[in-house]
Amino acid sequence: MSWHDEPIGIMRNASIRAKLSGAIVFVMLLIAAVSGLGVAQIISVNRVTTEIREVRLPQVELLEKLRRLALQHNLVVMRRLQVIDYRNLAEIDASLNETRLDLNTASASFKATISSPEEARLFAIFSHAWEIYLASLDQVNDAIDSGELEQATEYANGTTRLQYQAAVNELENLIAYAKARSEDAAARASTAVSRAVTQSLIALVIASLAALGAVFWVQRNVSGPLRNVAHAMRRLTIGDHTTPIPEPSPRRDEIGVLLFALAGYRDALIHSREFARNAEREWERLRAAVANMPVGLSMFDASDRLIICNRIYCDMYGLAPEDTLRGRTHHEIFADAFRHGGIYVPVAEVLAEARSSHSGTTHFVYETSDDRILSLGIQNIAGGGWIAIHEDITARRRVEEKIRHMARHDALTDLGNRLLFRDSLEDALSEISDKERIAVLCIDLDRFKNVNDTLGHPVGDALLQAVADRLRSCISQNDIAARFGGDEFAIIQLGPVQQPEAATDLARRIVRIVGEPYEIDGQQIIIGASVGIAIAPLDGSNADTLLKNADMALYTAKADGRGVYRFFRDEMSLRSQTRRLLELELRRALISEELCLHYQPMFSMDNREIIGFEALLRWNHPTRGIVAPNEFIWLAEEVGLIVPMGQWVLEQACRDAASWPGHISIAVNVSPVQFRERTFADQVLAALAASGLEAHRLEIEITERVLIADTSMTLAILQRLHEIGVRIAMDDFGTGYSSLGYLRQFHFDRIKIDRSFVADLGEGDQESLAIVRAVASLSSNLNIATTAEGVESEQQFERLRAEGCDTVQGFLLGMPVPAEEVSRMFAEGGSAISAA
Ligand SMILES: Nc1nc2c(ncn2[C@@H]2O[C@@H]3COP(=O)(O)O[C@H]4[C@@H](O)[C@H](n5cnc6c(=O)[nH]c(N)nc65)O[C@@H]4COP(=O)(O)O[C@H]3[C@H]2O)c(=O)[nH]1
Repeated sequence: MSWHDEPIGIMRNASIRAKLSGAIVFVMLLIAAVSGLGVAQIISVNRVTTEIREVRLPQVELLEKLRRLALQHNLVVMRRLQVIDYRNLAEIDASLNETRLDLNTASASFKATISSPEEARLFAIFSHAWEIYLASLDQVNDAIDSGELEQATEYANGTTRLQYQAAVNELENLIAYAKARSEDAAARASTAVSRAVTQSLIALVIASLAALGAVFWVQRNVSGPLRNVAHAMRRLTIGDHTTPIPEPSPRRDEIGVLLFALAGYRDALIHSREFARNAEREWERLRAAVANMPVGLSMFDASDRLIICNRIYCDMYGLAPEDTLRGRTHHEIFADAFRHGGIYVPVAEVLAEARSSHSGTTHFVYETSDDRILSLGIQNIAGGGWIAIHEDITARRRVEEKIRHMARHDALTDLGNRLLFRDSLEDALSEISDKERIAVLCIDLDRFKNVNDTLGHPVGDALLQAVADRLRSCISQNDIAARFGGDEFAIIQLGPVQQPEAATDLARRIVRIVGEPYEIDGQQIIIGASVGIAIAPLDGSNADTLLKNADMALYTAKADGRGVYRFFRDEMSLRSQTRRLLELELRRALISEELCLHYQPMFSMDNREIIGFEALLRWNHPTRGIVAPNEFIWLAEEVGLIVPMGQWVLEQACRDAASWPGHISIAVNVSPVQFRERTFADQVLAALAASGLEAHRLEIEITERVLIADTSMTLAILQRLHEIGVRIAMDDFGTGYSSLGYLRQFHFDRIKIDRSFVADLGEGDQESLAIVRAVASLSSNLNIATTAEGVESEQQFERLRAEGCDTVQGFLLGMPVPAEEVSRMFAEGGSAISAA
């Protein structure tokens, strides 16, 4: 604000009270001024009229009197001149003296009223002229007294008259002056009156204007804004918060404060409306959330009266809509429901506990009379009230129980699993006395793998369940049976029993009962059981050692011909160590190139010419010499080494075959474990590409085990290989349960009749002959080549030829030989080498 704005600013900032007070004071001052002016005018007029009344008029009157007396005096003087009778003279003189005295008195009176020098001067002139006249009159009197009447008359008519006239003239001057002064006073009085009237009118007009201004100002600055405020207030209160409110910022007075407050009120109103709307929205959301909650929910206020609840809550306790009206207490709700046959809900108890608990939360699980498990959680709300979450956890509890059970039980057989077994064993071990003994029996099924592989998993599963039932029937109530997975079972035989006799009995029972035939899916299945036994505390004082030792005993039992039981002996751990050593050696063999391939030729039945070779893996052991694949392939499969090993075989065989004549094929054995690799087909492609071997010269030999593992993926891989041009042969045909079935699933290029049938041919076994004949005929019909394996004699050869086999393989025509030998043969004999 600049210096000249300051008063305006102060005015603007002044309160209405101050402004109104100012206006009233101003009007009062105006009225006082008008009144003062009037009084002053009245005083002025009064002064002038007083002057006229008390000074001017008396003066004029006195002067008139003086003139009259002077005239009278002159007349008396004149009459004295004419008096003849001396007797009348005294009377005239007396009159003359009286007139003279009156004159003196009037003069003195007039003199007393003189108020200006001019008056004094004129009066002095008159007095002087009158003195002169009186002096000349004395001459007249002297002449009269001396009887010189003529002289006296002359004097009187001459000088004295002149003197008299001069004095009277002066008096007239004085009278004229006095009158002029009177008129002047009268004029002044008149002026004062008219000025007073004018000023009064002006003051009146100003006062009226001021009053009007004040009224206008009040109207504009107070009443108007107040009316606007009242209007805005009315609009706001009926909900129209868009009503405009004058900007309060320029005003600092009460109206400004009021407008400011009103704007604040409107903002607060908008805010509170918004708040109310939000609250309503929140409430709707809360209702929706509560309604859609997967659990029962009820919310009560500080007086335990219901605010909100959902349908699950009502359904859970069978509450009718009228039971859950807003405002009902939980006591009313549940007491009514309970009376009408509902269940008892311990809300009061849980609530009391929640209120006394430090956290304000309580959770309670209870079982209802209708066999449900309900969970009731109560949470106090800050500021009063509480929320109750009601959940029917029956299903969850059952699932939890099931999960707990499943965590410690085998899903297929419902026997305990390894975890339960181990814990139970630890518990039992921790409790046995010095004299007590505990037997741990590890059981493995003989030939189960074969059943599973050939008859399929469903049959295998059914068989395992049947075995589990039989095991249950073998043990006593105290004993614990478990399945560790696959066909591995175990039993804890607890006291009080005599060991090792009780374990021996149990093992014998198991071998006998498990070995009895099974009837599953219309098929009779015969398996056996091998049992390994360890006795605590002699063979171990903890679960792990006991299990390990029982397992070693089992391994021995299986190695000893299956269907037997063996107790653990110390030397068994040595055998187990040997297995571990073999694994280590095999790993090393792969890295240090101890593996090599021998190739066994396959011959055409017609002309005994080599049509191809089968690659057979050999381990050139540093100390043991050449080791046959049957001694290590199973371990390589168990520990997964077969994958890199098989890949090496594939690559090496392709490499070697690529150097052979173009019509010579190469057959490579592939383990089911290799088919678990989705990339197997890519590995084959890579081997072909790396070696340059044409795809049709490669033949992949698989057994039924490959197809059993995962038929869909396996078939896809086989299909892809087929598409590439690779030939697929089914090895060991006839040894499994479903060899024929697989012929339907995939079109094999070759069937290799297992050498067990060929061997029996020589013995004249009619069954084997029939099988060979059937396979040969089937292959011929399906346009599949047949190779008979393990042909050792001419007799077998001839019989196979008679049955229509295409190709043969066996020691009769060619042993497996190293690659160099094959190369040498080709180098010597060209592409058509005859064996033998
Ligand atoms: N008694 C007798 N035996 C004969 C005769 N002719 C051939 N054999 C033998 O029969 C086996 C034929 O191979 P297979 O049936 O595929 O049986 C193979 C095959 O299943 C597996 N195998 C060999 N090499 C590999 C390989 O590289 N990978 C995989 N996964 N398995 C292989 O090991 C098995 C045994 O192989 P080998 O010990 O080399 O034994 C070979 C061979 O030496 C005969 O006239 N009389």
